Amino acid sequence: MAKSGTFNASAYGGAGWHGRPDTHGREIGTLWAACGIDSEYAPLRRVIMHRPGPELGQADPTEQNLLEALDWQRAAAQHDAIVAAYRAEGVDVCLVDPPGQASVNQMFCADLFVATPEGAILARPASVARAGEERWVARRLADLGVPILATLTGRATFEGADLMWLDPKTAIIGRGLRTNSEAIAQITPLLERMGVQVIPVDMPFGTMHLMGMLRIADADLAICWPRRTPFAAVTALRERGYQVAFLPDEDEAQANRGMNFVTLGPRRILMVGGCPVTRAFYESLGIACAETDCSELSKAAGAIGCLTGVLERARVSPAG
Ligand SMILES: NC(=O)NCCC[C@H](N)C(=O)O
Repeated sequence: MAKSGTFNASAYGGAGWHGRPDTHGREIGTLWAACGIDSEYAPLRRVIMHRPGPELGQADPTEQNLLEALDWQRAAAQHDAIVAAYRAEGVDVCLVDPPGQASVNQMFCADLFVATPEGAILARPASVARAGEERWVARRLADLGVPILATLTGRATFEGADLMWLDPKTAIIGRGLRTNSEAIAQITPLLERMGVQVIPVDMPFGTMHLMGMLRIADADLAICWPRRTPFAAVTALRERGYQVAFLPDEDEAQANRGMNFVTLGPRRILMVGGCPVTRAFYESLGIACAETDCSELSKAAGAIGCLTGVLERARVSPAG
């Protein structure tokens, strides 16, 4: 028989009611899937990628923001090799598979979200060509059980490759062609609520992402591009104890995207082939380099770093 009164029923706070005890941060890995990053160098655990297909073959390079036309089968084979390299390292690769034919640049998953210690912030890509790619990443994140902390609104544009973690309490975000002030205004309070300070830096006209001018290989080692990396970024790195190493050969890095690497763990990277000077430079800094050919994929104006949406790394700081 149903009780006549509700007072003291558990649904109204009576006996049997148990309030949720944990913070959101501590529910990551229990209620939510294990995910998130608080550094750019701790051991890589999980990534999101999209295997390119025939969508690349029919693309108009100018309309789709590519450097030149691609041979999609060659590009797909190079992508398979990157995925295999991650899997051989024990990294879990989760593939995004949009319904129907994918958008041409869907494969550049690093641009479509950014991982925080408490879940993902969805990108709002800046170009017409890429608008909406974030929907398929959102769907995959939801399937995986990764919390989506924000979808940017209004006129905000943001691409994940513009945000990086200098340490667990500091994120740096590049303002330029892809990420605007409105996006920074929306992201900043979100990160501040996690106790993270946001350092906005302005990027030069004619550049694409912060990723193209700053890569972090270890807790105390950053690779930067001479005269391209913002002054405020180099200062912030040095203030936090980083050695800032500037690329020795800009032509090689420009032609073959030698800086577009992914850090697998402290001083261990996966980089593109065809950059012997850059690789020797990295090795002189104590970085162990694995290589994979990205020559076809690079024609789309990105390489390994851009293709890899980093979803989880080992944590430097305990969950809050
Ligand atoms: N993070 C990256 O550097 N992404 C490369 C994106 C290339 C793509 N064709 C674009 O213009 O958005």
